[in-house]
Amino acid sequence: MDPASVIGLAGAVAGLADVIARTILTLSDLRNAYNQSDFKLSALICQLTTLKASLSHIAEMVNASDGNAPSPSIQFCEDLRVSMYGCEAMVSALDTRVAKFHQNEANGLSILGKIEVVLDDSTIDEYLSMLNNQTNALQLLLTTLQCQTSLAIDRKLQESSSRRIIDQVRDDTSSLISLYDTGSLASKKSTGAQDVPTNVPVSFSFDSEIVTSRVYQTAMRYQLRVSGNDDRADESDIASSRLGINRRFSFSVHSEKAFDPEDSSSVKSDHGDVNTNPVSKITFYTKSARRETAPPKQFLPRTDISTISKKILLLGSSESGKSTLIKSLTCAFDPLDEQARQTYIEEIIENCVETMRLLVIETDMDREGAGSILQNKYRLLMEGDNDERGSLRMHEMLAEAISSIWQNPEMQIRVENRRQHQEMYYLPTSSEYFLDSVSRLSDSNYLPTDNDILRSYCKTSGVSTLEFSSAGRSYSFYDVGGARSQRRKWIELFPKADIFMWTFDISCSGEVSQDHGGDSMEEQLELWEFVVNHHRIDFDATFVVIFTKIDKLTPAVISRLLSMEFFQGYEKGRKDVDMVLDHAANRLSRAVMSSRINVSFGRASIATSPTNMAEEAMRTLEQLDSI
Ligand SMILES: Nc1nc2c(ncn2[C@@H]2O[C@H](COP(=O)(O)OP(=O)(O)OP(=O)(O)O)[C@@H](O)[C@H]2O)c(=O)[nH]1
Ligand SMILES: [Mg+2]
Repeated sequence: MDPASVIGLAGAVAGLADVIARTILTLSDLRNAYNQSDFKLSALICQLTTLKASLSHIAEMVNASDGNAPSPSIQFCEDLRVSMYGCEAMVSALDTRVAKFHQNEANGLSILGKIEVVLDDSTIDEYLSMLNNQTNALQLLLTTLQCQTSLAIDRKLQESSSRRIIDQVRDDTSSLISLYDTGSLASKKSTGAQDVPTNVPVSFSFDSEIVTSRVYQTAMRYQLRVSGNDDRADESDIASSRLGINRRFSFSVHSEKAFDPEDSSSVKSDHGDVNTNPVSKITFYTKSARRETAPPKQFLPRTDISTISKKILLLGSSESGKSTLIKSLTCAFDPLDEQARQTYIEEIIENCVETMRLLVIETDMDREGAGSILQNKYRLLMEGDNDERGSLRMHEMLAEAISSIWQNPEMQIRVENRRQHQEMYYLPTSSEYFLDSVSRLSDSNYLPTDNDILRSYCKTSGVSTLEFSSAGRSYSFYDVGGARSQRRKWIELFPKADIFMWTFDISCSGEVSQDHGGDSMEEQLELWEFVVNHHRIDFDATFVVIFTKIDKLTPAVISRLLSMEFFQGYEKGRKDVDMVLDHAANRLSRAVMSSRINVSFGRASIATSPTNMAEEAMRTLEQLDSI
């Protein structure tokens, strides 16, 4: 293991063990003073003791590992990081709560009263469940440390049951931070006083509403196998990635920003630099992660925009095309220069390599093809250094390995099977596009094309903004993340938007949701119903739905779509794309209960041209009466 991680781990475990010991002591005192044996309090103490033992065990094993022990993989380190951060967050939160017992000593509450105030039954239940999940994660990591090789460690961690355990911890941490003990954790975890601005809506009253919604309750968690880990992200980015925001295909993260269009500082991009092309009269607030290399440009004074700007909030499920629309608008109004294109290289290469990795894991090609000439290539791909995979240029040997695996006839058969039958595993939308382009991507002079940029996927966290003027009107597009953890912010933003633009992926029926493991289309429909009928949208609202990924509406995909309940009553023989979209539009409109909500529809495909999505979105917008 990387020495820095070991030192950090040892320190973290020691600190945590102290806090846990203190918490156990206070709880034990309370239990004794309570004079009755309170079962839940005892259970809490017991769980904390187990967690403390697991932590010590992990620290011992890592510290004691001699030179012959397998070096834990990137995956192990990442999972350990997630787990440790989760432990720290949870223990800090619990400690803060328990400390209130002492604070309340003067207010005359009985012991029982204090327990009820500080740790009511349901809170104890939540902590018990989180402690249990944390202990499971640490036990899993301990088990993997018994493995003989780092490949075996990786395999164990990549099993879906392992992913479920780590993801659960990540989720708990994310919920804990945003829902429960935000104040205490923000101050404890903050990497600097400035990284949590006071106007950032870290915790919202609606969170529990979302979390308990049908979408989440019915959805099954999908087991992601690899987590993103961008050490180059700035401190606030690291804070967000620690919350579980930075996952597979989340190669860059944005710090959280309040959605407050009245406040110019809050709508600027994370680093605050903006570029403007005076010729096209378009003002862009560029994305944070790529901005280091882009020169700062001049921009229109904020007042020019704010007085007349229409605020458009982009909504839709993850990977439905929200950020792609932003990129398409960029292509249409302010084409990227060479320097800006270069900033996408790393993300694109990472998309390609991680896709191949995912495919090998999901198809079990490496396990079943033991002894084949591809074994070395699998090893190179799966065990390769993370720096190598994410580096600015794709290593020649890695490119060759990816090409060979991709072109292997058995792999092609399995991919074709998935295409035809939608085997239940997640693959990013542009997998095939990038895998078909490996030789081009690995060229030493590679410069991403518009298509490459539009095809790459980087999960959005936080809010990024694009402002521009077109045909005498000004627009501010707000791009928020559609992943489960990101949706918590939406409702808070509802009242601020003039128009809701919903990117609706029409091609995703039968696809596995990256977030939940359920059917992406089902999830998307439930999300639509939930949002358009949300009580916070109690004003005259305009929704513009853009059906995305029209190019993926192959006959097989249409058949799958027509077999859904959503298409009940629709004549199955009518496979014409226009008719299918009309029906879908009709059904989506009918799901809206309120007569105060107006819905318009458009459609787009990046396969038509990089600017098609922008043109279609703008055309649909300009047709609205309210514009
Ligand atoms: N084939 C095809 N792919 C598309 C089309 N539109 C978007 N995509 C792809 O779908 C993926 C969508 O990615 P994003 O636009 O980043 O998704 P998002 O909605 O912003 O997702 P989150 O940030 O997670 O909420 C990308 O890989 C795009 O290239 C389309 O019309 N056709
Ligand atoms: Mg996005």
